[in-house]
Amino acid sequence: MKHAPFIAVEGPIGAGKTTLATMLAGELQLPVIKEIVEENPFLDKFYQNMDDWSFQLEMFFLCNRYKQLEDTVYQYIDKGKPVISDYHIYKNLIFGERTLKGTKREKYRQIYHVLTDDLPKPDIILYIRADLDTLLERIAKRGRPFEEEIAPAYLQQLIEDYDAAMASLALTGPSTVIVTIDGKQVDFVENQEDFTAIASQLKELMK
Ligand SMILES: Nc1ncnc2c1ncn2[C@@H]1O[C@H](COP(=O)(O)OP(=O)(O)OP(=O)(O)O)[C@@H](O)[C@H]1O
Ligand SMILES: Nc1nc(=O)c2ncn([C@H]3C[C@H](O)[C@@H](CO)O3)c2[nH]1
Repeated sequence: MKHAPFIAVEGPIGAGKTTLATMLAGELQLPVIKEIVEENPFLDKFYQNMDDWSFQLEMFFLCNRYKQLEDTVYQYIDKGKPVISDYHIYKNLIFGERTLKGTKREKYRQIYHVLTDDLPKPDIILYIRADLDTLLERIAKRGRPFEEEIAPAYLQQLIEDYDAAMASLALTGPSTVIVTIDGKQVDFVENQEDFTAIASQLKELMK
């Protein structure tokens, strides 16, 4: 890779993005950018009534991620320093397309493109796939009270949305390397060899 890479870890809710990004940052001595979850004033309201709160929530996520990405560009990308993030800003579109309807969805789509089209996109995406039972188990284990409301059907749709989104990113950005981590075969938390294999693959890609 000619320049210092911008790496993103992606996958549906509870797939293990923050866990893997943090582990890799430690192993490869990289700065890590993490999503801010606890200060989000709309998440619990959204999980109780998605139709009423989706626009506020999606706009909140978009504005926060836009600011975080601007800071990341200034601090790392423009200075040629590698960095790993526990999300790709494209997830705003994945969620927005799922949770918004009608004119709000169209307006949100336009705002997303206006804000993000000229910003750098990750060079490497580590995409963690996991099935519904695994995600439900991990969300329960993490125990965030507001996530008790998450409907399995919503999670299942997101699993499929993520597969479609990664296929679309592979087509529209062929220079982006997408490494798919199959959560059924690979367990980077419980199995040290699995983690080492992912870290080695990433080191190779960064050369
Ligand atoms: N491979 C794994 N095996 C077992 N437990 C895991 C694994 N990966 C993550 N976990 C656990 O699952 C929970 C969710 O992980 P994490 O918070 O990293 O997910 P996430 O994808 O960042 O979630 P979110 O989408 O909400 O940001 C945590 O309790 C974490 O310790
Ligand atoms: N609707 C919606 N849009 C997003 O862009 C988005 N990003 C994350 N999340 C939810 C998943 C976890 O519960 C929690 C932490 O990731 O927040 C989102 N929900």
